[in-house]
Amino acid sequence: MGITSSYVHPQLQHLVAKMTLFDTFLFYVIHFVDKFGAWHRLPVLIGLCYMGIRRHLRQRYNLMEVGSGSKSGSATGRTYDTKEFCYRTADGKCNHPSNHVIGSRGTFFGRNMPPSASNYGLMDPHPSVVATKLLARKKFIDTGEQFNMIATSWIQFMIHDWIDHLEDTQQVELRAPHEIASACPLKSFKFFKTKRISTGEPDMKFGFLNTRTPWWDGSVIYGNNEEGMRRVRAFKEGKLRIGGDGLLEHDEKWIPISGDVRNCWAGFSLLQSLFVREHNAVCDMLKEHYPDVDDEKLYRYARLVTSAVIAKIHTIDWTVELLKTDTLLAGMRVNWYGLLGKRFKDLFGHICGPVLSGLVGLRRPNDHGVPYSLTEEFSSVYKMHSLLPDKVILRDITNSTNPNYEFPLVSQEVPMTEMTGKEGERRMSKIGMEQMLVSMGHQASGAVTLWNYPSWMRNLIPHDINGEEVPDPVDMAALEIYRDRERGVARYNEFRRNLLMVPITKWEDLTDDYEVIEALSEVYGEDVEKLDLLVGLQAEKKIKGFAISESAFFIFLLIASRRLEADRFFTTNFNPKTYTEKGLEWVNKTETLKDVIDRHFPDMTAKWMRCSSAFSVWNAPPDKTNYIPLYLRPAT
Ligand code: HEM
Repeated sequence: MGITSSYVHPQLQHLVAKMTLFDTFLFYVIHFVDKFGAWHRLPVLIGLCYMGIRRHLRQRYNLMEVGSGSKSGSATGRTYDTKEFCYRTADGKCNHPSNHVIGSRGTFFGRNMPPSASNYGLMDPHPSVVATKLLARKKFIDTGEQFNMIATSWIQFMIHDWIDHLEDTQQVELRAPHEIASACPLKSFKFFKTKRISTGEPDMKFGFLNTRTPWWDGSVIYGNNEEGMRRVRAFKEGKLRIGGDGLLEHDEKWIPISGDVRNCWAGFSLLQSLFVREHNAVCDMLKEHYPDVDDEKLYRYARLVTSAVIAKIHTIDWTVELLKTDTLLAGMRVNWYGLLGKRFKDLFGHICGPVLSGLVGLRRPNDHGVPYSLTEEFSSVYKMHSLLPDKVILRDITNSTNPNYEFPLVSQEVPMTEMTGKEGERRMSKIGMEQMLVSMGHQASGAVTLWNYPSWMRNLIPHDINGEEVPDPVDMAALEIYRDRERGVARYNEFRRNLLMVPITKWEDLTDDYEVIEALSEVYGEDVEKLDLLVGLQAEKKIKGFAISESAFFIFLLIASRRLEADRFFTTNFNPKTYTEKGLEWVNKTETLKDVIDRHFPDMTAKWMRCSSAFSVWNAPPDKTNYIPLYLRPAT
């Protein structure tokens, strides 16, 4: 049953026409709460209800399949014997219970909303003008104590697990207009277009392919295909290759041997090596308990366990630090454990459905009728390169004898440009894993806000999928504006409408900062519809505790649940038979990144970490409550 109302913007009528009466009621509740901006000040449980309503509507209206009839879409999939494939395959095939292709490498990005209906061109306004006047870093702005460089590297580590757009062989050149050319490190730069693939569908004529496996399957360390997987495996006792110093092994050209080496830097490869160690430790544990299991099976079990540990850390540790509020902590723990909490789930298992027992361990995966993929909008809201600083601040960890936390002194500052690619790898091997972890732990990341896009990324030499430098440097800030437009991602206001959020009507609705309002007017005039998504997300007033905007958050929320709920290995097959008894125990006992670091460097965190989460700045005072609301805390 549909509704009509003058309150609903014309662009939303297609969506509203499909709504049931119940959805319509929820729609108005959301608009009411949004308009008065009060929800986040309400207590945790009301916040949770609000998030639940949001998620319900999103699952019905914000999931779209792209290319269902094309050869890179779900149409080519076939049924298969799920019992035969009770492990994560090299290219992500055989996860969906009845279609072997869904979610595999080389399938379409989905969408959370239709491609943009706006008629603004690719150059309106010129991406280099937007980059120079609104994004370019003036002075480094950090996140204070909330988020450190481990957290920043972590999200890159996750992006390289999930998404990457296939490029065309055709190049585009962007030339900075004369008025701003002197402020651009590159007056012009070339890059490859994103490859457009025809879908054969009338509504969505083209789409783009994901060259990584979108499942949460650890492909960042295991690779995205058979060849990649063979490169990283030791083929002994299930293990992965690792260097003698505990860091990644390198080939003769100093390119790291790991699942994904595109655009890598030292912080990113540090996390890869930490989780290779974790994988190998799982293998040792399994070998001890199941001595007869062969190399292949040990590898498969250890991959399942390590991927689940990564997913759990992201859900209940990283996300909570990014969106530091009680509501989110509760929400993310509910995603994993359910409202009844960990203790109940440990005792009785998953017996009460997704709300009470969580998404993990559901009897069947649920894709809400739309084959699983990650989406264009998801890629757009995660473009958070402003998190990156200009330099890495190294700490001296050799001179302490104090058994309690001691502040490590600064020993050296290294420009980020010297920490990327092969040069970064060489430096890392001298620095070593412990010093790098302590240094990154003590360094705050950049804030996701305007005028904080790293200058060094405006003249960046990217690395291709083989870890080799590409010949042409790019201005990443301008390129990212171009990418969203090229891929038909809605601009800010259209994006908000499609998420059932109230659009802005004037710049003052977005921010109170007069300097920002002036700059927005200079670039976009008074046309708020023209505002690019990336700029809007960075300019938006943030909810207290959130390191990102509320508009981005709703895509996060939807996709965070979907990554767990749609995956057979987090639902039907999240059991001792698939993971082994001891493997599942390993996942259940690991809660945070600190647990993993402690496992491999038993004394390090005691000495150098004062805060509660490995993702907040390590000299920050511990969170007294450890950020767990009373009713979710296990009884002592
Ligand atoms: C030294 C660190 C990093 C380097 C050198 C780097 C470089 C790059 C490059 C060259 C691209 C491709 C640009 C294009 O052609 O469109 C890219 C894409 C991307 N990066 Fe980074 N990046 C780094 C860290 C990060 C971090 C910390 C994030 C945080 C969220 C991030 C998120 C993304 C996302 C979401 C994409 C788009 C992927 C896609 O959908 O194709 N990157 N990065």
